[in-house]
Amino acid sequence: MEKSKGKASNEDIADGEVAGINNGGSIEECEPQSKRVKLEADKGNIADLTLNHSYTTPLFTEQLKTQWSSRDKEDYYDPATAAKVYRDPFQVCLLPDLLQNKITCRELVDEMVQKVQWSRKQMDLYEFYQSTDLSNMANCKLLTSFLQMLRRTVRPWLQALTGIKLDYVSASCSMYTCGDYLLVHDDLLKDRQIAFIYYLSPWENAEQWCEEQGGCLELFSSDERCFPLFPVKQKVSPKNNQFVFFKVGSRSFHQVGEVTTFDYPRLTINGWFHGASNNELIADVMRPFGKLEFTMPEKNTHAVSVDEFLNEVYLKAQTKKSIQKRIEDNSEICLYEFLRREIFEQALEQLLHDDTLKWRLEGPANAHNYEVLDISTASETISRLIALFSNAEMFALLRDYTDLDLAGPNAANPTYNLQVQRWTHGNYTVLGDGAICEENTLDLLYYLNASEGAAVVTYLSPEADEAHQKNHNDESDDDSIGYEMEQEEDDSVLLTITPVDNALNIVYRCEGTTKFTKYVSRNTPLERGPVYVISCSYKE
Ligand SMILES: O=C(O)CCC(=O)C(=O)O
Ligand SMILES: [Fe+2]
Repeated sequence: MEKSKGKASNEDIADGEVAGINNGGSIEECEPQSKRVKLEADKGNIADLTLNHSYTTPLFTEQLKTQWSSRDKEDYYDPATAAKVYRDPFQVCLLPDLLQNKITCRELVDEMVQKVQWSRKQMDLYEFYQSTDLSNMANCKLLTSFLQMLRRTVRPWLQALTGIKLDYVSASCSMYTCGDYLLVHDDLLKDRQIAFIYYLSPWENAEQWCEEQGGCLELFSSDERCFPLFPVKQKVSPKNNQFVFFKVGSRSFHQVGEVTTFDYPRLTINGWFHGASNNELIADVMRPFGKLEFTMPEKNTHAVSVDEFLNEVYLKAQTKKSIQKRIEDNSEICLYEFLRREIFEQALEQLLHDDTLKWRLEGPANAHNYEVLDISTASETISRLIALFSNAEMFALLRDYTDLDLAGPNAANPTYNLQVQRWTHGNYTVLGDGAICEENTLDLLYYLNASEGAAVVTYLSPEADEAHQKNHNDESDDDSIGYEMEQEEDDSVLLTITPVDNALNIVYRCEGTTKFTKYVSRNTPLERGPVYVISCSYKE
């Protein structure tokens, strides 16, 4: 595959920390906490960013502080304010009615709609709209003042509450429309100490979202190696004027569930309170994702032959030559109607209706979420198809297609990996160690019951992953990330596979290339059932 320039990040979703450092210095520390931020809004009204008085009383602060540091396993609920602290799977604090004056929520949303410049964020991990950092929004007076309020009032308050030193704030606006999501992640990057989300939904009868509308903040527990576990443990629905925060750590796994309503966008002002570096924590929880296991080809004992299964056109010497030329030039090819029609139809029938096939969910949730066939339960056409793709004869055919040493006297130790995958709504894989190929690899992707938008595989250049790693580990601040990512995302995409029934996609990928299968949104039509993929990789 051609290398293209570019990089991408699936981690640093929004960091305007440079601006935050510059503006969040000592002057603000000296300002009285009780200062009320008021300003002239465009309409000539006075916008009021005063915090709910109940939250700033010494009594409440003391109570919440006790609860925050308590080892109590029970959730905490304060009837006076309706504030909550969830303990499980990790501690999260919910403060409803953050601003004293709810009119301000409408004004904030007006400004978001009228003045904020949104950019579409699309990668393995997410799809939503994001603004630049609030510190960079000179024309958005109210949002700028909101940031000031976070810096001057909330930061010292949170610092006192949690006992964590908080130096500065970074924040941006996010908008999730129907079908948008942010998959499992921990926020653990650089010096993020406390993550916060302020929810805005000031519309009549929509102030509190119900679960059917999607868009919940969803929390995961984790195993002893700090891998997140299915299923979701706790959900927080969007609620107008609610402020939510949690301590960022090696177990703070969360996601934004897909928004399923077309009625309203999910709007938030969200970001982090920054302090000490997380480097030690990050080093402690290096979590390499499992790698695929490769095995030797099966000997020709299963009485499956390519002659019997394949569309005969793909066995002709002339076709093989053209395929080889195309792969040499483009590193990929799609062979339509690859198997004989009746074989394809029998296989599909069995995949859809054979209850003896056993499927298991592939985790961990921060790496992938899709089902894999337990190959020992395969029978009839499916087991013969598996045999076909694992067979020495297939290795020889692929040698003819690619000129790779997968068979013949020069083939030292050819190996393969095979998975039969089942894809439905909510399934995905994300970039990570397991997805990077360490050696040149030949990938085959064969689709059954294909449907537009489901099980779409994207291949990315090695630079994409380097950038990903960099953003994970590098201490240096890079405030350009928020603005340039769009371009970088596009540049790093080498190839996107469009699923087509009975089509075999062959992709030769170089060392370092990485890939992911895009999240299948609920908007993807799957009336005919899930999409099946026979996914194989071969190495010389
Ligand atoms: O919007 C939310 O509820 C969470 C957002 C989030 O996790 C993030 O932006 O990192
Ligand atoms: Fe997050």
